[in-house]
Amino acid sequence: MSSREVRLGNHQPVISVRDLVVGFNEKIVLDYLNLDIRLGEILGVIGASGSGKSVLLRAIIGLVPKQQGTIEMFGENIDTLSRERRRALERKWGVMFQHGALFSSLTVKQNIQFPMREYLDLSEPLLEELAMMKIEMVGLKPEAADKLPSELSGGMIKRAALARALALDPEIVFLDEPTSGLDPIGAGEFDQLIVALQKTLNLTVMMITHDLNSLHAACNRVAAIARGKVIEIGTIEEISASTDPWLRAYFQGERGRKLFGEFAPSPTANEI
Ligand SMILES: Nc1ncnc2c1ncn2[C@@H]1O[C@H](COP(=O)(O)OP(=O)(O)OP(=O)(O)O)[C@@H](O)[C@H]1O
Repeated sequence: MSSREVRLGNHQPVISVRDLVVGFNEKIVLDYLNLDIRLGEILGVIGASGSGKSVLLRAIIGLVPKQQGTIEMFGENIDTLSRERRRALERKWGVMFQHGALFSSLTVKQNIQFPMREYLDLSEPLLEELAMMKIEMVGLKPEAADKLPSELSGGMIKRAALARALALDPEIVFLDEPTSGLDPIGAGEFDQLIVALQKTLNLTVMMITHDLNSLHAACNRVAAIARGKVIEIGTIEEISASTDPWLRAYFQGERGRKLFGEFAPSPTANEI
């Protein structure tokens, strides 16, 4: 067991993924992958395009079938749960999919109320009050409530999608590239929002991102996926010191050097 794995043992994992294998037809995407997500952390997940980051997220929440492996959430193996326990567990997480994935024919308020109607038995006035609370929580104006997604800017769509992910007061939030498509200022504000909500609501967050700024601004730890596995996991300082060629290129590229210059390893004599 490596020193990092030993250290993980001191932190309570909310999600434990063990020997996860996921593939499509002949193609194996996740190949005996192991990952622990700790209580109260914001874990960034990075990896090349097509490395399986979204597949991992979807496998954890049961949207793609796994061929092998176990996934535990809150100490419970999700494969062995009764239907009732499974539904109770589903209420404990919220997902913000890539590009928001809002229902285009529903208003922002109706989008937020959608999971509430599915999982909770609430009166209309309470549904109204709760949806407006979520809208305020993510920094949208009350006027946004009755707008359709097509009437929103990119940044507002992200916030509305986050509000929907928070609809059931989840303990875990999965974010798939939350800042993609936002300008740097909008992305920075969204990172701050995620950090503020994580602290206020005691969330555990798994955030897939390509955004180096987000890793720096929001994530407590980062997991790097390659060749179907988590090849490195740790703080940004630890990850950016990795000798893995993809990670070196990632952190030592022009954008990486600007942000992580102080952590990036300098080339060794025989590499110069
Ligand atoms: N439903 C599916 N059927 C077949 N192949 C799939 C399916 N979902 C994902 N894949 C394949 O699995 C691989 C990993 O996809 P995934 O979307 O997880 O990558 P990613 O790391 O999230 O990439 P990106 O950063 O570009 O979003 C890709 O080769 C993709 O084509």
